[in-house]
Amino acid sequence: MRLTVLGTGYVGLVTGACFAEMGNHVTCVDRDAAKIQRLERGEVPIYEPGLEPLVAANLRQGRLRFTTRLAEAVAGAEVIFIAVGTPPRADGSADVEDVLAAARDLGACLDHDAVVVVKSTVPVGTTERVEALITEALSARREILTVDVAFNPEFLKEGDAVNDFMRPDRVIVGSRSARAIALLRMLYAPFTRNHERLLTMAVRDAEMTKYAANAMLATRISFMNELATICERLGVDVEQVRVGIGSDPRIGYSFIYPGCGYGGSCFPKDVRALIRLAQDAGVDAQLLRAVEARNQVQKRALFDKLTARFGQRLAGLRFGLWGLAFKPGTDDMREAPAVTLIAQLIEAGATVSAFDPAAMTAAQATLPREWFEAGRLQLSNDQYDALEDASALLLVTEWKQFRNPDFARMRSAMRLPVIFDGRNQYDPARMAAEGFEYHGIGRGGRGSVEAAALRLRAAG
Ligand SMILES: NC(=O)c1ccc[n+]([C@@H]2O[C@H](COP(=O)([O-])OP(=O)(O)OC[C@H]3O[C@@H](n4cnc5c(N)ncnc54)[C@H](O)[C@@H]3O)[C@@H](O)[C@H]2O)c1
Ligand SMILES: O=c1ccn([C@@H]2O[C@H](COP(=O)(O)OP(=O)(O)O[C@H]3O[C@H](CO)[C@@H](O)[C@H](O)[C@H]3O)[C@@H](O)[C@H]2O)c(=O)[nH]1
Repeated sequence: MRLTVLGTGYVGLVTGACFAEMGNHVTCVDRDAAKIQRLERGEVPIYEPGLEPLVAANLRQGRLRFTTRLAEAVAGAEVIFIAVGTPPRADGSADVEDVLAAARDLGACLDHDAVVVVKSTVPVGTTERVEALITEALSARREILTVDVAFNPEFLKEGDAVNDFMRPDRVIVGSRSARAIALLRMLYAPFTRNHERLLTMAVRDAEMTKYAANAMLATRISFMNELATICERLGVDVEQVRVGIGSDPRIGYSFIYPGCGYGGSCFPKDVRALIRLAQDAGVDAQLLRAVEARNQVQKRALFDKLTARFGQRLAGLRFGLWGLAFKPGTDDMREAPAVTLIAQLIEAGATVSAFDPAAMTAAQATLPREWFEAGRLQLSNDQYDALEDASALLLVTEWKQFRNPDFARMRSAMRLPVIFDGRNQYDPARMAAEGFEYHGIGRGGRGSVEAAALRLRAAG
């Protein structure tokens, strides 16, 4: 099939490369000329495991092309995906201007029948606006074409995007056009071969499904983070509770890891957009507001623990920080808990030495220049160098290489052997045995530490 994808961000590029891999001819179009130039050379501007080889191979084999010219990109395309950004506005609502502009541009240049598919995450009602704008633009040009519209949300996770796209749990298509549904069913068939995982529904239902999925996952995380705080006060280890409840198949183990808050370009933005959407419909989304508020508190949890430990005497102290990206497997720092923590530490007069396996360039480019110029934030090329003279290690993102580090090397580099573990990566008893003072999230009470020490001894 001939396809066009508008937008070459995480979603557009993964969509384009994965469809090309299945034998389709895909043209990706973006208004960012510098990005397109790099992509034409086979360079992927984002850190996403497995994406660069996929793009390079499909470019080489002539199934994937990049351009900045929309008219050229849509020529002959049967299905056109809109995968442009929908960033948050100051009031929390999703800014759909790029989606609407894409619809207008399509209406201005389409000269053949096509199916237009909105893949960006958009508030309920947006796809109807897209359809109206295309129809308006076509009729202004007196073009009589059949352009069917669908909404097809994307559920990929950054860091695992190619795998998520190639092996989707489900594909959702919202449309009232039988032709659009039939074409998308054909297009997605190679990805859903073993199980019929394509669900069709009304456009508005599909738009809400995307927000509902992210809001549900964010709710699970905020629930666990709140529980962690309660556990801490009651001398309970939330990690035992997590395993205990996760073993109930009705609950399951996914997305119940407590930590120092969720970040990224989706959960924070989409929860706020849903709150706003509800408000505009006259509903006070109390639960979602609490999910968001708990996350704000949680992003400050490590700093609160630091002040509880060091008092107000953080000025002049140096801290080693592991993990800048909002999660492992990406260099994306949007709404990353590490940024909130660094800002708080700098504000308190401390110095931070940070290391991340992938996000160093992104950190250099996106964090305030004055933090670097004033010597308050340094980026270390090595995870152990970041701990030189540190009064504590702050573990913010759980990259695999942090899971079982060389504790002796850490101890000898640090001024004080203290660990603040924002992702509960370490066993408190092992940390005690290694000579570290350990502060996790919700690892309350000596009881659980002693129990863990007993388990460790029993295990020899
Ligand atoms: N990032 C994710 O993991 C993820 C996952 C699922 C859904 N989503 C949703 O998908 C959408 C895209 O997200 P993203 O992270 O890929 O965005 P992004 O910001 O990384 O990329 C968007 C791209 O669209 C381009 N663009 C904007 N307007 C354009 C236009 N009119 N014509 C051509 N190009 C245009 C921009 O230059 C940019 O390169 C958002 O709605 C997001 O909420 C994102
Ligand atoms: O148990 C958990 C799981 C995740 N997180 C945090 O939650 C955030 C988001 O993580 P994740 O969902 O893995 O990454 P995203 O790439 O943001 O993916 C989410 O957002 C995308 C954009 O909408 C959706 O497509 C995906 O399905 C959805 O998982 C990160 O900060 C994680 O550290 C936790 O704190 N605890």
